[in-house]
Amino acid sequence: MTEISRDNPLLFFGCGNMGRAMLDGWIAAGIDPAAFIVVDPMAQALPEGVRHFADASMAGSKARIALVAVKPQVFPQISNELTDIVAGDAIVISVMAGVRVETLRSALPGRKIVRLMPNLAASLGKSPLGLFEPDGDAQLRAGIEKCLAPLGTPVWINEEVLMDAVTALAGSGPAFVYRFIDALAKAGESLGLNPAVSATLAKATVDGAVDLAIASDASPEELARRVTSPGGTTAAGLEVLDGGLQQLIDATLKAARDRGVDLSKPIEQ
Ligand SMILES: NC(=O)C1=CN([C@@H]2O[C@H](COP(=O)(O)OP(=O)(O)OC[C@H]3O[C@@H](n4cnc5c(N)ncnc54)[C@H](OP(=O)(O)O)[C@@H]3O)[C@@H](O)[C@H]2O)C=CC1
Ligand SMILES: O=C(O)[C@@H]1CCC=N1
Repeated sequence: MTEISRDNPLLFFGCGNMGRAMLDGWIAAGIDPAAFIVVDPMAQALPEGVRHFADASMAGSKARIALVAVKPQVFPQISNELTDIVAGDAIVISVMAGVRVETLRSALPGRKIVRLMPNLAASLGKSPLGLFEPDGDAQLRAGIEKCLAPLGTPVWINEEVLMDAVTALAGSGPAFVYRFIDALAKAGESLGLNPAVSATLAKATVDGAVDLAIASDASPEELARRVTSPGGTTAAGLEVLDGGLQQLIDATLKAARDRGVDLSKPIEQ
């Protein structure tokens, strides 16, 4: 059921920023565009061959595998539409932040529910893929991993409550990194660099540093040590950064995690 094809298409319910990143990742990996059906009133300029319906009632046959990628706040209003277009024994993958398996199960009785927390790098096949399914179903897990393989790296999470932490770190994380890149660029500007030059240097620095961190056996801490000459420029900078960065990131992830917890309680949104 997890082998998507023209005859067993994956239904996207919602295809905005996140859904589209996944669709692009799959298609870039060579999956037939006809293996996807998109239900979304807004989705535009979809890749040729993807079947698109503005409304669930137009989608026709019931999907055996579906990906729910609407906003969590919208889910209570769309769950009836969704129930109507997924088969009774379908696999339903939800990327919605906060929305619990229990909520999904009560809206979609009988379906196999998998929660996934990806990020926008799915379009490049470089997304972390935080996964949770409640039954420890080895066959389902293997099928899901195979299906998602073109999008990034799967990591199964054993306790659902930790999906909110995964969301904060891996789902929201790219936005935090982009802020860091911007902060580097703005700080370079404030030291007199031309804005375009500073932005280019900031992106290239982060790009190279990340590639090195991934390629190297050394930890990020050790790599930072190798950059730092005793009594040199990096040591002077780290003295400032280390005075507040960890606290700031702790508070950032906690705020994002707590919002995920809020989103799991629809009535209190
Ligand atoms: N953006 C990200 O980086 C990440 C997002 N997520 C999760 O992905 C989900 C989607 O987020 P994101 O892509 O950013 O949001 P978007 O608003 O970009 O996408 C949601 C899409 O769903 C559409 N939609 C709304 N109602 C319906 C309906 N009844 N039937 C079909 N489609 C509908 C929206 O259309 P319209 O605009 O008309 O409402 C929109 O195109 C969220 O639950 C979020 O938590 C998870 C990880 C990362
Ligand atoms: O901001 C959000 O709520 C979603 C979930 C993770 C990234 N974007």
